[in-house]
Amino acid sequence: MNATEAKQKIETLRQDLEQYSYEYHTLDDPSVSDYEYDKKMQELIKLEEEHPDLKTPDSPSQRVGGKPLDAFVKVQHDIPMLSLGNAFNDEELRDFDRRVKNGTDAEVNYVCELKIDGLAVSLKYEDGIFVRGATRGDGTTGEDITKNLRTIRNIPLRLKEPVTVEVRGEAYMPKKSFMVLNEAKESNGEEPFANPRNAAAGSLRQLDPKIAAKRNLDIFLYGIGVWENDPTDAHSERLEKMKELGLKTNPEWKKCNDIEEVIDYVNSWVEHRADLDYEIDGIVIKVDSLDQQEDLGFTAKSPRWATAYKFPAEEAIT
Ligand SMILES: NC(=O)c1cc2c(N)ncc(C(N)=O)c2s1
Repeated sequence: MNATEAKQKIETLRQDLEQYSYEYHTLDDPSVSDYEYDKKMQELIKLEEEHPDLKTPDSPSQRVGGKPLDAFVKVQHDIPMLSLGNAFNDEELRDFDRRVKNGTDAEVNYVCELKIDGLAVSLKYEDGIFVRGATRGDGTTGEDITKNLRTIRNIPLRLKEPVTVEVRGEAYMPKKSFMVLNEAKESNGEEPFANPRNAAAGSLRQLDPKIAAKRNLDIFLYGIGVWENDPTDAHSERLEKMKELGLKTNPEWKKCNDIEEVIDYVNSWVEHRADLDYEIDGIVIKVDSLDQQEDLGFTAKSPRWATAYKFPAEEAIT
């Protein structure tokens, strides 16, 4: 096989493997067996070894890479990753609604989303290629944990379109993985993690990506930082576009026409949160229109167009 044929074969194998991985991890609906997947991965790895100039960072073969880091590099977020104001009961949600309506004269629609109890991260894509992942840090300065985030199978190394965008989300550890990890830690006489959030944060702060790769972390993407030629006018459209790009968004989000509908959604999840296979610590409520978000702006540390309804702490997973 000459270099041109190898290049074409490598590209075909990569597209197949990316699609299989997306089906398996993000859609939970694999179209091929693990054997078929592994066979194609071995073929890709062999071809890349025979043609090292064709091995690029966005290849599915490059997920768990490199030797341990000595330390994490600090990174500046182009747009700060802010914290959210809180609401603890229905009346405080109505207060939030009143403040929003005072700040805009148009009809207000909200989007409600589950507040994932994990570690907030930023993923940067340039022309569709995953180039950098970082922790939220203090909101302005985070840590570059790209190598660890690359091991999360639900983070595509290449989007379905060559867009330049910075997306934000929550990396988390599913409840089942948390229990298995803690059982292993306890049987090794090690200190177990207190909760899945600490386990996710501890795993992503490992300097050796091979350790992070074994922790079965997952992610939901839910926001946008910088987006060149942003084609959307509403947060709900952004969630749909992110999904089209191959990014994993949480399926439980709901567009609500008024605050009473928001309150019904919140109360339904107070009841059903234990049924989820990941932990949530509340509900995030956002004004849907991006123009209205802009009208409302920010306080020193939080958006005026969003709030987080906080649940009481969940009883520890035993
Ligand atoms: N601090 C923040 O801005 C957010 C934090 C979180 C979180 N932990 N989970 C989900 C969302 C969401 N769907 O918007 C947000 S937004």
